[in-house]
Amino acid sequence: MHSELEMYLENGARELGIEVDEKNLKLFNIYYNLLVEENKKYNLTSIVDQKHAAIKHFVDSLTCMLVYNFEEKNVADVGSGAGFPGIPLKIMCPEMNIVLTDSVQKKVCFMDRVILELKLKKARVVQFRAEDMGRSGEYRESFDTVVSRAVAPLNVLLEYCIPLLKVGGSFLAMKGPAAGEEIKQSGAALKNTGAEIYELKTINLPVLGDLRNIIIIKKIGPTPGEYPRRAGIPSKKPL
Ligand SMILES: C[S@@+](CC[C@H](N)C(=O)[O-])C[C@H]1O[C@@H](n2cnc3c(N)ncnc32)[C@H](O)[C@@H]1O
Repeated sequence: MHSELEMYLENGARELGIEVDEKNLKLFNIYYNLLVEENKKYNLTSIVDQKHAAIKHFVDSLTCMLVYNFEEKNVADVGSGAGFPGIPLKIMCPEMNIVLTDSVQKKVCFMDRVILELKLKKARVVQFRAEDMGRSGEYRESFDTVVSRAVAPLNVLLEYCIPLLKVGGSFLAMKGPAAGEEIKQSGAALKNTGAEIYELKTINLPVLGDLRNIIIIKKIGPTPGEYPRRAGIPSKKPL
């Protein structure tokens, strides 16, 4: 017998053309139970009922698979929080290498636990302010792909994420209905970080119908050394 979570996840993903097999349904179940348990200690997410967690967290994360092939890629999830979209993508694309990152220690500890319990290989969690990560020798211009959901307005997010990408890499910014407006505000941030908009993909979430946008951005040249600016500056004074 499938739980409500499994039912919404399996059917919701299928509506998008993504098949979640039995083995992966089990992994999502373990992840969900860890999320609910952790949420009793502090507010990790406001979405914990099975239907909404399945659609708004798991299926929503998987929408990135509609626009990008993650297998074998080096991926970073910036501001991953409780692991979205990175952990669902990792469950479904086991051959990718992923670095999940957040600035908050208890979120980093939670993601570490999820990776351990789900026995996910080629996945690691690091605690960083995105601005500091983008300046570190180890991570700057080292990823094929960066993903990020619900972290900052696009003009700020570009300064967080583009420095992490190799030239030619792709940034997938998961946004709500205001994506078009955010793009209009981001001309300077795109130009200064060496990026351009490649495509805007609009998706309706299965079951709930909520509108989502994935902005696909390409890095077309190296990011000048002055970006990202010091931690806190990009959000205070967006480009
Ligand atoms: C609203 S939560 C979204 C979490 C997750 N991406 C999701 O969609 O459920 C925003 C997350 O971004 C992290 N964050 C915000 N600014 C950041 C920064 N400058 N560097 C790293 N993480 C940041 C926060 O700690 C928080 O976990």
